[in-house]
Amino acid sequence: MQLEQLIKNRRSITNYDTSKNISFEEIQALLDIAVWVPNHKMTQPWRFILIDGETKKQLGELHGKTGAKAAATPEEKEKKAEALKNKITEVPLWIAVVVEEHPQMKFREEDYASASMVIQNFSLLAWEKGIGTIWKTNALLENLEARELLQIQPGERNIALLQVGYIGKEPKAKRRIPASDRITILK
Ligand SMILES: Cc1cc2nc3c(=O)[nH]c(=O)nc-3n(C[C@H](O)[C@H](O)[C@H](O)COP(=O)(O)O)c2cc1C
Repeated sequence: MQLEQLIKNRRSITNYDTSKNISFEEIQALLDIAVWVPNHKMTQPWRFILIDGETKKQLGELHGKTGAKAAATPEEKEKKAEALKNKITEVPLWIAVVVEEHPQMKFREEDYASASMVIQNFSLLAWEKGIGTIWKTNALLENLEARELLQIQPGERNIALLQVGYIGKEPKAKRRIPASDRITILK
């Protein structure tokens, strides 16, 4: 696919074709390419946690337990917890993108910017292979039990929970404001 088409066609995907299995090896190969981003001081502060199987199930249960806390009745609580759990377990693969938190803000921001580029690279590379992604920033990012389950260390920040799976249904593209409407030329 031409780069322009790839960039424009990529959508955030939440509907997956589960008849095909995601291979860890393929994901690892895509991530190996995705990390070729600009990176000030070459800090390369990221790591990637691939979440499947029993860990995904436990993450789902945690999502259910925490998200359903405020339900009015025990029945509602159970129903909500089950729905929230399924939101996690029905995704073929999750990737937590974890970035070391530099004590200085300048470096933290630079590292976050570079890691975001890695995520975009990965999303485009995956799209080319028929694999969809969506970047999720839900409550699990900062949940202490989730951090423990995912073995995220003190001083590390989970910046993204990426859902990954073969593309099922593609949503319609949301309109982009042309950059040309937002360009100021100063001569
Ligand atoms: C930093 C970041 C965080 C996001 N967090 C969420 C999220 O928590 N939930 C969600 O549904 N989408 C999330 N998205 C995806 C956006 O909603 C999506 O990219 C946007 O609607 C445009 O759709 P498209 O990616 O299909 O073009 C996030 C995207 C970014 C870049």
